[in-house]
Amino acid sequence: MSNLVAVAGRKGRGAHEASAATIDLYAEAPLPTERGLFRAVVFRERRTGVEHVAMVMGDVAGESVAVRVHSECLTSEVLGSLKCDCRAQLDRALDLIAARGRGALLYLRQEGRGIGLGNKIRAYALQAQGHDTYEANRLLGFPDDLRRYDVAAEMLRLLGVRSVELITNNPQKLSGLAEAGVPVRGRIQLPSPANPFNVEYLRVKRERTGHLIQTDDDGTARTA
Ligand SMILES: Nc1nc2c(ncn2[C@@H]2O[C@H](COP(=O)(O)OP(=O)(O)OP(=O)(O)O)[C@@H](O)[C@H]2O)c(=O)[nH]1
Ligand SMILES: [Zn+2]
Repeated sequence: MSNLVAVAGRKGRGAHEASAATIDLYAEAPLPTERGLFRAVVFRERRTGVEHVAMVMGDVAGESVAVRVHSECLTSEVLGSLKCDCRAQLDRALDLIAARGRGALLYLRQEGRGIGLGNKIRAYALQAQGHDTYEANRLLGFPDDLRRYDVAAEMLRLLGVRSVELITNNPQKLSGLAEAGVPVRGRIQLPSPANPFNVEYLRVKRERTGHLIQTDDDGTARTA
């Protein structure tokens, strides 16, 4: 039995010891990547069958682990869309974990902040008519953000992670994860590269939801 599965066997800590499991550790394997050797660990939601994957490097069963909780964005990460900053954030987070030699990226299948791919494209259609990213969600009958962080918290517990340094600019992720029972020891800033197609999206994130995106003097997101 591998270390990870052994760790999974001792899940359940503190306030969450009694909470019923909603995901299972389904499969894991070494995954050589352009950044070095990771382990891909797949978790499956019991109720829906949705699969999430953790990309793990080094020994993460411990404290102050660099963790990225990343939401799927097919349009940016696979298709090269310039309307958001997701692929750059995914790349930079994996770079950072590889540079440290220890950490985990949780790739959560909650496309479009939880509304799904088709609805995100419907939202993009409304954005093409002049609505911002959050107005478009509301016109479709969705809240700004449908994401929950309890699955991420459960994945971290199953991996043996006891506390995290969270790689994010999103204050709601910091509080969401803490509320789900994960001790957050710190935050690691991510660059949000601006381009002509996402500059408005980045501005709205900063102003509406308080994203901690670093800006240049003229107010645009830093391209570092
Ligand atoms: N509904 C909707 N979802 C979007 C839109 N643009 C990007 N997304 C989704 O938003 C998610 C990324 O969320 P963001 O709010 O950009 O960033 P974040 O991950 O919460 O914050 P960071 O941790 O700082 O990156 C992905 O699931 C994208 O598919 C949009 O215009 N509408
Ligand atoms: Zn995106």
